Amino acid sequence: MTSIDDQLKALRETLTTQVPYTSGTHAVKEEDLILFYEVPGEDHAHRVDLGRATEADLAALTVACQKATFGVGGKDVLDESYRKAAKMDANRFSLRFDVTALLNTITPELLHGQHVDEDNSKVLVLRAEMYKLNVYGPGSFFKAHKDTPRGEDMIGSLVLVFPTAHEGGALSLEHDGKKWVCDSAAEIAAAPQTPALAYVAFYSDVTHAVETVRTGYRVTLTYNLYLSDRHATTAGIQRRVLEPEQAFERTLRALLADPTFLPKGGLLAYSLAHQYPLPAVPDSAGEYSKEKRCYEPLPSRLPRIVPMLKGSDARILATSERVGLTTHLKVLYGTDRRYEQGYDVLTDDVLNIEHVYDYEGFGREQENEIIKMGARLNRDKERVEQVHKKIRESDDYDPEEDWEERDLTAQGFIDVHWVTRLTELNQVRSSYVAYGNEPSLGHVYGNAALFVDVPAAGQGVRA
Ligand SMILES: O=C(O)CCC(=O)C(=O)O
Ligand SMILES: [Fe+2]
Repeated sequence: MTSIDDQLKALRETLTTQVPYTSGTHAVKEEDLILFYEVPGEDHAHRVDLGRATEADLAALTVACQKATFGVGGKDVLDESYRKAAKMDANRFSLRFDVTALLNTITPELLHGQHVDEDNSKVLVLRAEMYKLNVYGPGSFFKAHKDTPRGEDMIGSLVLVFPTAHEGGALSLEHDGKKWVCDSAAEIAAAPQTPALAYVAFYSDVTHAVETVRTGYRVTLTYNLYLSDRHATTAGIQRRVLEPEQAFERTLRALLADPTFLPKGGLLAYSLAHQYPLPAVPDSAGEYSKEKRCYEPLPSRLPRIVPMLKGSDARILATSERVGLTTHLKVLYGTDRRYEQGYDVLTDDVLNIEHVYDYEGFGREQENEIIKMGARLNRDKERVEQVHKKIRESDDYDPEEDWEERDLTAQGFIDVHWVTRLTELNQVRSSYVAYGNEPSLGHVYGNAALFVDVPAAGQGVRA
């Protein structure tokens, strides 16, 4: 019997052991295993079903291949004492198998959770580029090597092993003085569903080798794995800008050209059309700074939502930026309308106002606190942006509610045109304790929305 201490130590050790690869089996459809390939000098494709291939089929495939080389000091070298195998370049064969589901499985393993941020939004993705088909007949092997990185962002390799009958040919991996062996033939034989492929994905710095195939043929497909960000666009893809988006851009440009539109500058505001995982209220108002005797705000978390914008929300952003305007995702807090001075405040994050004490009942105290917090959160700005809402263009415009008579811009307020009406889809709630006659719990609501800076007529892009 091992002691509890020993077992706790064992638990601890398993947590700190890093394994530089991930492997398993992948059930596939029968048609996923059908390989079409070129034979030099012929103008029609050959077909082999790798789920049922005979030795003769695989010998014929081998004949269509070339001898496999390997990279030494930037050159491809043929040396059958180091690598004895046949290969076919990816431009000479085709296969229905789709690697997407497998990539989704190996991504969290290889990226150790760095592929998503705290909001569970994707930030990094693995991209797989099909590289080569390899055929290892009897007596074939590939001695220990590391794969040559093809490009700066290449982080590893993925090897698929097809269910062709063979013995031997295990893939051994070595990293940091530790060794592992993946016997794909045995794994395929033990797979819970058939047909199935075996896969092994490993980092580029892992030394690996294919042991000698004793009988049969071991057929593999290799992929290079690249790290890319979710928004990386592929060279050569030209998205066609559809009519509604073109009309949006034309109208936006026409507005900017009109000197009577927001003459002193201001904001165009859009409610978000989709719901997003907005950050919850921060645990604290920030770090308390003894020197400054106030809370230093935590870094704003709203910018993390920006890459997640979709549909028309993403289009507003893209088009506004294409036109040369700056965009912001902000939380809008409306202060109490019962006050003459009622106005709205924009902040870069969800407010934490739990420490607000309100002795007068709901109203003034929160209003002041929102303005103070907003000012602290909007570090890039001297003052908090106080917004005078004009709802002229939204369909529920109510002239009674409009405070246009007062020239709030002159008081340092910013003019806003709401293009789409604010909804509660992206509303956040901050709670606070209100100490009146009886302590009670109050709430302040904010709404995330998109704001686009419009410079004054004749300035910036409007010059
Ligand atoms: O076919 C295999 O199992 C691995 C092949 C390999 O290591 C390579 O092509 O670099
Ligand atoms: Fe390799």
